[in-house]
Amino acid sequence: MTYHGVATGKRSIAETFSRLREQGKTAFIPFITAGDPDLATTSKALKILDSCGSDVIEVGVPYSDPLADGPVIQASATRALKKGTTFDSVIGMLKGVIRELSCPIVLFTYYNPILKRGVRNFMATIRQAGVNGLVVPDLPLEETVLLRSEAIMHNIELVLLTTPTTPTERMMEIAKASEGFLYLVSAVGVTGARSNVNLRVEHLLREIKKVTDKPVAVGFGVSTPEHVKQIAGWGADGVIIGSAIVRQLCEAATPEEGLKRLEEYTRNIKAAMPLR
Ligand SMILES: O=P(O)(O)OC[C@@H](O)[C@@H](O)c1c[nH]c2ccccc12
Repeated sequence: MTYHGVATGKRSIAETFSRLREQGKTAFIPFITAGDPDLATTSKALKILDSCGSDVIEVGVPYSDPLADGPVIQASATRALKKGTTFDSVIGMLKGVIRELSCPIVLFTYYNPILKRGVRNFMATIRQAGVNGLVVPDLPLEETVLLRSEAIMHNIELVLLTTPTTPTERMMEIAKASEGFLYLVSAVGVTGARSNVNLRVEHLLREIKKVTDKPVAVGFGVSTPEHVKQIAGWGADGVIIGSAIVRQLCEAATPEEGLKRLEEYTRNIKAAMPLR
């Protein structure tokens, strides 16, 4: 596959999910903040996550005002910014490492940095770096029109979010417009590990599956092998883990120790992923 001279040779997010569905597997989708503890470690972490069997990886661009984020990811973004991480340096790091990864990358950013660069320029930049998908958590559906058309033009899969308080009609529109997969936010509030998975997720998944064939991945508050088994058992196509992953990688005494903990944690979670 080529796009504007960039050889991607990689499966899209949608293709990744169809292949997993054929194999009866649930996708494992870790999230890490770029630049925490530093960009060189992020690059190594991406390789580890890829080789431990991640199916898609979310990379967060650190932002000073991360409204939807809980304490772990907020602190992570603050550390990354203190290290001088910028959008351009994240793109530079990704350009160097993406070609070595087999799984697609979803870039995670708030809307302001996109507006600042201009939507078209932003899309072209991330596509040139080899990014496959994009999540913009502070973008309401009504305002996705321009972003969606530019994303489609640039071959970027724009993943949209639905929450337990999203009315059904609106959820249906979001499902229709979402590319790659639909992100089901499991609980109201901010990101961060919780002790139990919201039991409403089982019902929500059923409701969503009635109206769309698109893959659905569940995130927010997932941290243990038990959570993963439970969510996969309810028929989710993917499970997203952010805060718990960030803690392994970034709260260790040294980057090396963090990478080791990340690998162990990821292997543990992967071992718990059942075949459906
Ligand atoms: O951290 P958690 O609870 O595991 O949730 C996933 C999450 O971190 C990741 O997808 C994410 C990071 N920042 C976000 C902002 C909004 C929605 C989702 C996110």
